[in-house]
Amino acid sequence: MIIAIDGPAASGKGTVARALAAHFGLPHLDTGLLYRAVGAEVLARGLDFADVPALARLAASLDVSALDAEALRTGPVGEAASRVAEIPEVRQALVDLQRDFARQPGGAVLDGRDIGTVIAPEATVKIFVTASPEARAARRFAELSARGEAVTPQSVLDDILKRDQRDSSRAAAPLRQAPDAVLIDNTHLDKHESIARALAIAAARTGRS
Ligand SMILES: Nc1ncnc2c1ncn2[C@@H]1O[C@H](COP(=O)(O)OP(=O)(O)O)[C@@H](O)[C@H]1O
Ligand SMILES: Nc1ccn([C@@H]2O[C@H](COP(=O)(O)OP(=O)(O)O)[C@@H](O)[C@H]2O)c(=O)n1
Repeated sequence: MIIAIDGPAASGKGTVARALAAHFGLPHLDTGLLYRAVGAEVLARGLDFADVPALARLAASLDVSALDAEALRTGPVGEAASRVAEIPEVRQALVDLQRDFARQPGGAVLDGRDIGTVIAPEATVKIFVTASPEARAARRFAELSARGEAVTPQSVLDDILKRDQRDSSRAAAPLRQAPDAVLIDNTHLDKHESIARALAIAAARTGRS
């Protein structure tokens, strides 16, 4: 059973994906971390975002077992991730490992932008998680400021709007709700309500509760 969770920045995809994975006893892959890892390396090595062959090589040589989620969840790395994610050669280098993860025996939960549309269009359960930009920015502001990042509510909102715009308008695997995905708008839902909604959708699609 493949469960695909997509949605814009800081919508609560990871929260829903982790809860579904724990509930059904499935492995979970946060695919945003793959793009974040490539983006972080571009920043660390001072590479040019226009150097497509170098960025594609980085993506192809990514060591997925060594991803440091904590270090990758910063504002600048999110921005760099969305810039490398526009490059078709970078996306292509990351496709096989995501598909292999999705198709492992027993199934898996993946969250990202293109899971239900490109990586696993055959997924049994597809959920598109969203919330208003203001709600998402408030949650991300709380997260980043608690980690000591020098951000303001306005700077986080500006960054999220810019990243959403780039992710939705790119030619390669843009952020889009799959036609057969169920929408959860959690602007006015707390985490528990959002997870309960996702569990109900998964139960209806799979017959498993
Ligand atoms: N429904 C919700 N209501 C309030 N806060 C939420 C909700 N869902 C997630 N959060 C919080 O918002 C932040 C972003 O959630 P996360 O699941 O990491 O989003 P994403 O994976 O889409 O970036 C986290 O701090 C998380 O605890
Ligand atoms: N499947 C995916 C996952 C992430 N991404 C890119 O990676 C960036 C970071 O993704 P993320 O899921 O970690 O970002 P947040 O929603 O957690 O802020 C996004 O802005 C996208 O540009 C993508 O293109 N495709």
